[in-house]
Amino acid sequence: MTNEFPQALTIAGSDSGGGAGMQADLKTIQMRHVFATMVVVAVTAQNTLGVQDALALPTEIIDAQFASLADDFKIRAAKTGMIAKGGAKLLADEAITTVKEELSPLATLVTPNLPEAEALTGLKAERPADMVKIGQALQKLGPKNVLVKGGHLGGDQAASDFVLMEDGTSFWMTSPRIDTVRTHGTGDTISACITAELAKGVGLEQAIRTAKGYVEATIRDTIQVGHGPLNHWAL
Ligand SMILES: Nc1ncnc2c1ncn2[C@@H]1O[C@H](COP(=O)(O)OP(=O)(O)O)[C@@H](O)[C@H]1O
Ligand SMILES: Cc1ncc(COP(=O)(O)O)c(N)n1
Repeated sequence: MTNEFPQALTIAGSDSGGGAGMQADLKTIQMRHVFATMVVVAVTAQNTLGVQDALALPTEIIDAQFASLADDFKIRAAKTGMIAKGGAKLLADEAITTVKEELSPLATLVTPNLPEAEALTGLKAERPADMVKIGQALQKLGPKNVLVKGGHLGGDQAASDFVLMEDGTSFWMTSPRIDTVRTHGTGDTISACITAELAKGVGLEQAIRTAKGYVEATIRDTIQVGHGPLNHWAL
């Protein structure tokens, strides 16, 4: 139905600190004027310093959430993901195989950071050119489009991400590197923004470019809360 208000879904873990995971997704989707629905798969005890504890929810209650949503909503775009930056791995090792073999081939877009991309491809990223090879290797796993996020590539003045599209075309998105440790939730925020834009019917390339601009603003426009969440009000 074309006159339905745009609705999106995030399948995510809860972050008690409110800055990453499901909460970052909800804040971002709301800011893009899209109705957010969510399937909670895990609960984490977390703040902007790190993850202190995590509990995966039983499959039955996860299935029940999907069933409830299917009975009521017209979801146009959905996202998932729960591997944190900085070595705090929120996904069991066996689950990485499932992501690689079963989930990735279903995705319109995958948006790994470099540690995630390395875990999925076995390739190391030391310079920007490596991100091109990693993008190509990821696309062979089956997702249509790939966004390789370069935030973890140190020693440069820029934060550059590489995008490889379904038709084989590619482009870089580069923004000035903001000198801060306050980047908790950036991965969730960029992918939630892309999801929200897709739910509105925006084309994929434009959705990705809008999301890069939004995440940059959320890092730049700091708020004094804890040790540093993003500012999801930034525009
Ligand atoms: N210090 C920074 N300044 C500006 N942009 C950044 C910075 N760190 C990360 N980004 C951007 O934020 C997004 C997420 O980055 P990244 O750190 O690679 O992924 P993740 O948050 O999943 O670990 C990317 O678009 C990246 O370019
Ligand atoms: C529940 C949950 N999900 C995902 C992340 C990833 O965080 P980031 O976007 O900073 O990599 C997180 N820290 N917690």
